[in-house]
Amino acid sequence: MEILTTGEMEQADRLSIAGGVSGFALMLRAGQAVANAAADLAEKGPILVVVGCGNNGGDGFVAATELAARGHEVSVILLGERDSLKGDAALAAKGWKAPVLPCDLSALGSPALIIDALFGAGLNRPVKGDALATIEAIMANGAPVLSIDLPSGINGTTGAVMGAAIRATETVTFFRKKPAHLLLPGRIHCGRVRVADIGIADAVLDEIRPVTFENTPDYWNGAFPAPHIDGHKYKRGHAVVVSGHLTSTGAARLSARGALRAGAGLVTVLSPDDALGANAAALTAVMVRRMNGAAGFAEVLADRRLNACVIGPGAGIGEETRALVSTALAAGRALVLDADALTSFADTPDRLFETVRQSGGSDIILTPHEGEFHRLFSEMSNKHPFRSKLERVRDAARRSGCVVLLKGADTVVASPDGRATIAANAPPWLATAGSGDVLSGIIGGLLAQSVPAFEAACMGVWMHGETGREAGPGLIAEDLPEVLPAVLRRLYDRFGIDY
Ligand SMILES: NC(=O)C1=CN([C@@H]2O[C@H](COP(=O)(O)OP(=O)(O)OC[C@H]3O[C@@H](n4cnc5c(N)ncnc54)[C@H](O)[C@@H]3O)[C@@H](O)[C@H]2O)[C@@H](O)CC1
Ligand SMILES: [K+]
Repeated sequence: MEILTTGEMEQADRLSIAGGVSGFALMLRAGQAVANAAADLAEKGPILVVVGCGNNGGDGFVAATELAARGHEVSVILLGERDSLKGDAALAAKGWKAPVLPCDLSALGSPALIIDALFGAGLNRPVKGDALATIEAIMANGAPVLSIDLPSGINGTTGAVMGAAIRATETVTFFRKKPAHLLLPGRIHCGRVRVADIGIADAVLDEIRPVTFENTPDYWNGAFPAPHIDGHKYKRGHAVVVSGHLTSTGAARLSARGALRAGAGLVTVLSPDDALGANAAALTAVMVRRMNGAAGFAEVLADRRLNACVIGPGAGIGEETRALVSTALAAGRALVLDADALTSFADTPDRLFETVRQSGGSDIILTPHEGEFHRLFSEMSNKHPFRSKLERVRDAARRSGCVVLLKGADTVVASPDGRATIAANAPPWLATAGSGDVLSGIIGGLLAQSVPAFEAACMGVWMHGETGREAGPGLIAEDLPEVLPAVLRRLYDRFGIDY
């Protein structure tokens, strides 16, 4: 599904209105959707609707009117002056025939549900004063909260908390999700997210041309590498994973196993001499081959069948790793650069980006966590608090000429062409030692099967998140490749792939 920034959502509203659906009709449907969600959350008991002066408040008035008509006990308090309501919001307020109570925070009572209609997409500055006190009072009340469009205080486009923000039980948004429903901390404040149809036609998207998507199978199913019934393993590619020296070989093996489980036809761990025995003793289906330094790597890559490389897990930081990266780039291979391969360029990120540019390669993926991202893209790191993760990663992709995947509970993948996805399926226990190594391997395995880099990165992130769910709490990285078949089985079923 597409994700719309608040600016794009405004455009969707405008295009709908231009197409003949009035703004008030949209507001009526929005308010009704909120009333439906409220009735699910509070079958009985008083409902308190806290409204602000914009159209978010207008949605709140419609919901209040609708809920009262259905027999619920509803009261409305307004933060601001009734006279300041304008346009559709003023019209919506007219429908509410009972009194509008002043915003007395000491008298919120014990409602069964609070509907938060203070601010939505129009929040444009940090909350202070009365607004801040109202958000704090709602939170202190302890009743479940249903937020309209966005939890008040959350910036819809960045997901940032603007001073203070509601923590909702559920959020009802309209037409499409906004970045804040998926990016942290916004996602945590939203609770469950419900997307309501308010009569905006999907056709408006042809004009808006969104470039941000939720990372789900529906987004990348067209690129999913289902094996052909008449295929054989050599048609499913050959991924190579570069091993570190004797004391750090496990990461490459984890990665290699991820690549094999993800469906690469063949996977080889390329091992320096000192680690050959350790790797050979620990590998079975994954092959092992001697490879020493950049010259040795170039010899290995003379075989064009070895079509995808993973460099970084346990590789070691320094010139040796930098030379291996340059070799893979010069050889024009689809490439995942992770962990030490990224940190090796911490002092000279431009050297990496320049080598990428010279290689002309388009299937190159960088998979940093926030620390590694900072080392390569210091001007785009999260030390700059006003930039969203989405925009930071998008800028990094443009800057590097690579697909950039910034890990986290809200992993963002961005392509140099501007497309980006946000994932929301990773469980917290996925953040464990070696988990990232498996991710790089899964992506390498998909690249080996000729999945384009952006889709491979998105697919890998989603599969990794699902394997985390499948394995459950207590998982260790070794579990991830082992439960991938169950995740793939479900994907096959979902896509109707049958043999
Ligand atoms: N036709 C449309 O545009 C539709 C809009 N809808 C609703 O309208 C909302 C957007 O409405 P608006 O653009 O009127 O914006 P909001 O209602 O989100 O808020 C705007 C108001 O809040 C004030 N404000 C912003 N930041 C503040 C702060 N930090 N402290 C105090 N006051 C602050 C603004 O000055 C303005 O008065 C959406 O979130 C959605 O709920 C829906 O009714 C669907 C249709
Ligand atoms: K709200």
